Amino acid sequence: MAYRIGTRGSALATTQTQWVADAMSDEHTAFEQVIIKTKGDVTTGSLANLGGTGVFATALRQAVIDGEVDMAVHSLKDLPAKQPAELHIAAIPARADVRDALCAANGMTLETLPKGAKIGTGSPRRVAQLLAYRPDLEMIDIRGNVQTRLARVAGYEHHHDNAPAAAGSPKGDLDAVVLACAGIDRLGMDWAITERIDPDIMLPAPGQGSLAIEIAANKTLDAPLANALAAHQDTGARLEATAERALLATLEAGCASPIGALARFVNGTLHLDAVVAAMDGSKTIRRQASTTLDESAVTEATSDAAYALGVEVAQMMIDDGADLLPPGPARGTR
Ligand SMILES: NCc1[nH]cc(CCC(=O)O)c1CC(=O)O
Repeated sequence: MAYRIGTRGSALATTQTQWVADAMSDEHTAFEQVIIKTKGDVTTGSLANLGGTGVFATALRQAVIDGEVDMAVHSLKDLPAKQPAELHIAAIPARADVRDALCAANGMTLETLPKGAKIGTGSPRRVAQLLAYRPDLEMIDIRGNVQTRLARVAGYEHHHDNAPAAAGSPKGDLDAVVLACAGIDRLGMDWAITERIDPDIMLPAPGQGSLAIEIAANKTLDAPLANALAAHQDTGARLEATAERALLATLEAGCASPIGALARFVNGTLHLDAVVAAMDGSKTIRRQASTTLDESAVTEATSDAAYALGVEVAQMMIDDGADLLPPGPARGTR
């Protein structure tokens, strides 16, 4: 029996999906990846013009709904907070490093970057939190896959042994770029990271570092598939994702500013830390709360408690004026 796993075609997406396919395959059951071309992959314009959130996932999700593939692997943070009725997140495997990565020239860190250093990122969340910490930095809006972005860092070409940067995009013109640690680590390019940014300075995007295995909601799972999915469900990652996405869903309803959120499930306690920030870094609203769960499993009770924690922290932030902060650009790159 062979199951088909849909994936985007980027190096990161195929690396992630192959990891899932290899992990789920055994001597009786094979999982193979099928690359689905998405609008986000074929368009070079600014993501904001494509309708923002979810653009990377749309074609892939359609392939799942149409039964062209049995499931899809996504980066969880690329999925909109509101889950479509046709699709179900069947499993969230163990989470990678949740932090953002500073990838700077000459081994520089947030402490040692010179005044006015040029930092590339396309993420309003990263811009806002970096400016809150270092208002002197010059933020440059950049696009493209992980390799293309890393190629913007001065001196990068001396290390570069992976896929070449996209033709025509500038190279070596920035002091640093900020990316997710998870993606760089999965690509085996961790040498490019000069600082794993402490979440006290920068909270990641909701879901960052987690993969989501999505299936059609009406699909009847046969036993080998149900077993493989259950075996790759990580309790902590699932509860953390539930809290972070509940916060995102609650805030998105009324607040257009960049959002960071990080939940951690440790010894039966789920802790959620979140921020909403003005794009220029002039104001941040940051709140946290915890809840003790009765058991360390993904059950209706623990899922509901995780969701309630996300709503609670979001409500605290709205009470503090999160909805009054000036809006950032349309959210698309988190
Ligand atoms: N928006 C693109 C995207 N989606 C997931 C990741 C990284 C992997 C992850 O966070 O799981 C990235 C690149 C980045 O932000 O550096």
